[in-house]
Amino acid sequence: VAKKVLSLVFVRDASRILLGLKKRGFGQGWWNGFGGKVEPGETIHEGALRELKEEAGVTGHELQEVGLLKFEFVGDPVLLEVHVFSTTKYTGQPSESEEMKPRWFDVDDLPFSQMWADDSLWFPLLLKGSKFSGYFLFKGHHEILKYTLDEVERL
Ligand SMILES: CN1CCN(c2cc(NC3CC3)nc(N)n2)CC1
Repeated sequence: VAKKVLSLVFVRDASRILLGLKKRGFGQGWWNGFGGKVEPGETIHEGALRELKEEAGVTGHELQEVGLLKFEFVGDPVLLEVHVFSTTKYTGQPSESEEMKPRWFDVDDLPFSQMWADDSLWFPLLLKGSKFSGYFLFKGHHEILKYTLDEVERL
């Protein structure tokens, strides 16, 4: 089973969270944090900062790693390992990129029907500041066959 290491960054500002509408590729048409593949020669943290800057035009500061999510798809040998980061400190104005159209959402009014199906399961842990670790087995892009999700002391 091959493993792809990916980053996913959320920027918080009081009761709001910055999401981006994916304009192409994997997850197109859905809202998500910012992130992507971690390139050879960069740490996961560096990759997270790079993707945030490329996709949303903001520079993150003091990113905390808050989650580790592993995903498999029935019939697909690739395991996705998504490292979730959160920060309240950033510079720059969110701006649209080729990949993402950023928008602030109130944390009480999230577009879960237009987000990956796993998000509604772990977002409550993200929003309350817990550290979490989960595994999700998907069938296609909409159906979760099984999952585990735990709050953890340390990642
Ligand atoms: C660049 N990456 C792609 C993967 N990704 C995912 C994946 C995901 N579920 C997995 C079934 C696909 N759920 C969220 N929220 N993000 C983060 C961004």
